[in-house]
Amino acid sequence: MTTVQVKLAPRSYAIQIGTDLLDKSCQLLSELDLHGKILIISNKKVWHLYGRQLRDNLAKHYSVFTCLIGDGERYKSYGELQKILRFLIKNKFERLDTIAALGGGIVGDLAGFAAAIFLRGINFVQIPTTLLAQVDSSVGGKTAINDPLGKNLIGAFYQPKLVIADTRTLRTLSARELRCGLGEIVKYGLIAEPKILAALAQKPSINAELIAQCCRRKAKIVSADERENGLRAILNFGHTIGHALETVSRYRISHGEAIALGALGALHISISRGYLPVQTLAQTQKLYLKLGLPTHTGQRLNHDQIYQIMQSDKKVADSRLRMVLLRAIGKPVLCPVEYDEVVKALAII
Ligand SMILES: NC(=O)c1ccc[n+]([C@@H]2O[C@H](COP(=O)([O-])OP(=O)(O)OC[C@H]3O[C@@H](n4cnc5c(N)ncnc54)[C@H](O)[C@@H]3O)[C@@H](O)[C@H]2O)c1
Ligand SMILES: O=C(O)C(=O)C[C@@H](O)[C@H](O)[C@H](O)COP(=O)(O)O
Ligand SMILES: [Zn+2]
Repeated sequence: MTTVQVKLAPRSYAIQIGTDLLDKSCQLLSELDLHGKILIISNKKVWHLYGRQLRDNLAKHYSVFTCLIGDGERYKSYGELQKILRFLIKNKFERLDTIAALGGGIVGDLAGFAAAIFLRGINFVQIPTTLLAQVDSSVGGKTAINDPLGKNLIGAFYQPKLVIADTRTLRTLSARELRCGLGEIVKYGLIAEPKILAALAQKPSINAELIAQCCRRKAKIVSADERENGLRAILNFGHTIGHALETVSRYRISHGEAIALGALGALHISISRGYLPVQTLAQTQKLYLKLGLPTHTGQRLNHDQIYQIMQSDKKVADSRLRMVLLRAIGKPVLCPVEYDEVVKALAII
């Protein structure tokens, strides 16, 4: 088992990465001195695969409850949030009780936001079961639900007490879901870890060390800038366009795919400004083709509609749209961008 620490003083926590950790969950939680009730929040698919195993392990020491949410981005919603909060109230959960998110990033974001606001905050544990969740969404404390007007517009920064990333759960992931995780992993490569890009180009293999490498990078950034006052924005590379693509496609384009496409758009703007060599875009597109990531949305895009949606991005400041661009591979920078730059970037995806 590999341990990565997120250093946030009294709110510091560990990311435990390894195989067969679900059966060690009770032991790992006991080190946190959590007691009382635990609510496992998951969805039917994940519950069927891993829920009973986790519940039976936790039942050794805890009173375990379960609440299942719908499967898909449209369930990262006010309605599912209310369902969870009502469950907690009806079952008399208290401040020292715990929510455990068993699933991908959608379960983690929604459950984390419920933990952040119920009784003004109860204990929260992330148990990520997708590659994307293990390398990204379970770490850093960004919790959220979507509004019909845009992605992640409602939420809170709320850190988990522990992350348990059991790599065995990745074995049941579909090829598309594995590719979605690679979308965020390539992001880490472009903003900070060029060696990841070289490794994936040579031999695209997913293993605990690669997951740990991504978690170490995110932990370092979050420890330095938890509430995204500056540095942490680099983790949003590809997301200004990416989130708008998810919204305009009504989530037909998944998050990992949208981020990969958004990254191509950000590379195009970086190249057009003379920050990056022209060949960077073709090199990245070639890597995408090797990894099975999309290089195009596969649909006609309403550029003005996308630009309009981008105006609700959380990096907008003084009404100026801002994107993370690259001055070089591994050298991200947050910049205001202009309409014509965005439209030209959208034209290549
Ligand atoms: N909070 C953050 O920092 C952060 C970071 C990145 C992404 N996100 C959010 O995460 C979401 C995307 O997360 P995701 O890519 O994990 O998608 P997801 O949560 O929708 O999971 C993908 C699919 O895989 C299924 N699944 C989950 N685990 C499985 C397993 N072990 N075996 C088989 N199937 C499994 C799920 O039921 C779902 O159908 C988006 O909403 C995005 O905004 C948040
Ligand atoms: O943790 C961060 O910071 C990130 O930006 C990670 C992203 O991969 C993730 O999709 C995040 O939820 C997007 O942040 P948002 O502030 O644009 O909602
Ligand atoms: Zn993301």
